[in-house]
Amino acid sequence: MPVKFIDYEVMDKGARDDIALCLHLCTKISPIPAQSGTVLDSEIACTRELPSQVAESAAYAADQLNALFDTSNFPVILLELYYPAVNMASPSILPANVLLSRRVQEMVINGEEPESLYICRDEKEDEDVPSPLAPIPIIDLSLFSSSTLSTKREEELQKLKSALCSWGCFQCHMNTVRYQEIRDAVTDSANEYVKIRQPYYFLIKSTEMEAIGHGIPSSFLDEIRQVTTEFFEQPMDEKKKYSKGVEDVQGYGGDPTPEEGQFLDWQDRLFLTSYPEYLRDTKFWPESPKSFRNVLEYYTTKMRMVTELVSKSMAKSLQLEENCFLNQFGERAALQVRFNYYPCCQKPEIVLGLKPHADGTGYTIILQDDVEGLQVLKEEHWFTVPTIPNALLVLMGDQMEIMTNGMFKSPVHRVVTNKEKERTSIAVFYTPEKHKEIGPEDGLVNEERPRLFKKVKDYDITHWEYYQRGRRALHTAEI
Ligand SMILES: O=C(O)CCC(=O)C(=O)O
Ligand SMILES: [Fe+2]
Repeated sequence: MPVKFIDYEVMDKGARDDIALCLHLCTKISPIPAQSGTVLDSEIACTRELPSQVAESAAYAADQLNALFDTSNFPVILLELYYPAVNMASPSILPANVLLSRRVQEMVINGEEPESLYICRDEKEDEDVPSPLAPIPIIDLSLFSSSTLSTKREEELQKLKSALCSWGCFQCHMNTVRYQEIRDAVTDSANEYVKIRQPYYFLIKSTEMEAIGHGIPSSFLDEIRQVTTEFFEQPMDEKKKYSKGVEDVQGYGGDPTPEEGQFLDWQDRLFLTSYPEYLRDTKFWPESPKSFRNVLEYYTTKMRMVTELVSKSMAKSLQLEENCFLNQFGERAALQVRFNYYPCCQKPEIVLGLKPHADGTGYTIILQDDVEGLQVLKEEHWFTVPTIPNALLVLMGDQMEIMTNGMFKSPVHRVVTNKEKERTSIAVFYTPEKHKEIGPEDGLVNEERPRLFKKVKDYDITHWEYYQRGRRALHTAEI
């Protein structure tokens, strides 16, 4: 079969754009850097190093190209034509679903500049004032145990309530001194020592230990951060074993395509439902790094303990019966884990890691690494959430704002990008059980504070529809 070379460089801009458009009409294209002179034809492509989807796209593009050139005697497309078309086409040509079929990490490795759809504001509008650190209260959850002096406990509950009424979030940490004491005691026994060194096999039984802070050993938090970093550091081929379709939610990739006019986030993520177990789709659970699954399994157990402690403490801080929120969430309330990876970005002033949004959850528990990036909006100003080693950030979602009749705020937040440092975070979304109705607690409705919200169910679905349009959904629950 004769091979015809289309010289990309000598074509005029109009023809180049048309070709780029044809190529990108194939939604599954995942551009691959070409070696100069490489020929892509459907036969060679399939049997050599190129994935079949590129060959299919090429065949499809060949059909489209017939409209522009007489391609009948060359069913061969040069990759040289294909790849520069991706890079040099005017940015507006690349639709969101094509960009979302590629990983941001790949773009960074290829040295590509963010396409226009990643640009959230004009360079001229640049916010040049750095965001101050948010003085978000740090709560010691261990103080809520019954063994704590009641005045100390009350003080801490007040601090919790005021944090959630103003910031809509708080950080909780581990009381390291007390943990260290227990650790020293436990490590006396060789057996226990082994368990401590392999924390994900170590289910904490001692009530004393459970009562400490958020109850998760710092060595284990390091471990889950480590497997997250290791996952994203792996070669693309390994990660792509867990790829999601562009429009799917679970798996490795980007968020599903937002509505037209919305910009895209400079991040890749792995999204997994981890509880209830029957909703898990384990084909997306990485087998590499080797400990990933065990670590996530253990983290899920710990998150269940944290949600129980936090839900009860929040109820007590509002003088409500301690199980009231847990009952609203239901036995089968979901835990979904989103491992976020924000690569470095050469245009941090105009590209965001995650667009401004409020969460549609009950609440979200976030473990940051040591790179700042998360910001919360308060009184129209952005504040940076400090990174505190071994602290978890508990951030209210819209459904807690509904259940507390507007007392606890579901804050708008976003993630900014960074030129020099990549960032990872692990966000656990805690959401009421499917089809379960939730609404304002009766104890929080009175003459002074009339009912603000109706009862709703599956609010997270409405939330997502609005999120995709860049809007909040909370007003849909208002009376
Ligand atoms: O990366 C973060 O710190 C926040 C992530 C977040 O807001 C989300 O996943 O909804
Ligand atoms: Fe969020």
